[in-house]
Amino acid sequence: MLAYFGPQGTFTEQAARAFSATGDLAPYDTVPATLAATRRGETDASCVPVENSVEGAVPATMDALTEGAPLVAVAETVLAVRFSVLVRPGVTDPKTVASHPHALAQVRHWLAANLPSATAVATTSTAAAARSVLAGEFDAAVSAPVAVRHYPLEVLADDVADVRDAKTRFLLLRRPGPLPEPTGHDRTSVVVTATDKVGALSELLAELALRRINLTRIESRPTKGRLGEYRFYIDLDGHVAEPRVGDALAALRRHCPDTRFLGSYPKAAAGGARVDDEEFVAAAEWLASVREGRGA
Ligand SMILES: O=C(O)C(=O)Cc1ccccc1
Repeated sequence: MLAYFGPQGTFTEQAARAFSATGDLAPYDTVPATLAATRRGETDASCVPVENSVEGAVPATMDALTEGAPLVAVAETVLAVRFSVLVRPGVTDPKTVASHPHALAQVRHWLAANLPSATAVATTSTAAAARSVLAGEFDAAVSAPVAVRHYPLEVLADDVADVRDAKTRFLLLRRPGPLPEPTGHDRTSVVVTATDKVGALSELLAELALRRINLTRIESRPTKGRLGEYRFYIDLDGHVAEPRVGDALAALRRHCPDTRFLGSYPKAAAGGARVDDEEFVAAAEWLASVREGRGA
């Protein structure tokens, strides 16, 4: 059973279908509730959104990944997101438009130009907005086009995004267990807390640069402890099973004892320069032979 950030008709449900061979899916209303179901063993895995090409990180996911028992990503998928405005049959001049904050942010200009007198209201998800419209709480929802299959609403407008070709990346997370095999086109995700001292972040990043590891993303979130104390969410090219990446993660862990490993998994789209790992593998073998007394 795969938990997803629902209810039915969310973008995340579409992403979850890409991960599930059986279609055995269970919706949960929030990202923390989705992950909690997998943590307590009610579901085998969770599908949640992690970032969008226009709006950036999904803070609820970042926080939920570090608060609570560890989960690790075993796969990712990227979906193109298109938005429709849905209304109850007959409604032509909505006064309230509801959606997930990420969706509202991506249709802001369209709303200002086309529904200038409508007030935007945030809901937990795009499909929750559709459900509230059906219940008469709001007049319109900005939802995934598939939402009309689940909720008897009408399409007032299609393809309303301000930026064409927006993409959202989703992760499939499980309780810690055997890691996916390296494919040569993998991504590793890790969370570190930099101490409050000169050069702390640059020391961490230097560990990656020294090993010619490509950083694909870095985001910060407050630890919610002291003001000015942050967690850094780092994505990098490579798999922890590769000596180069393993070495770098061990170095990050030396700098930061509460480093959390968030997984090594195949990248949705093969991209970025492929780094030649040969020297690192050869060096690791050399070290092993020295340690085992086989000389060098
Ligand atoms: O609310 C949804 O449908 C989600 O899956 C979250 C989301 C919202 C906006 C863009 C991409 C994903």
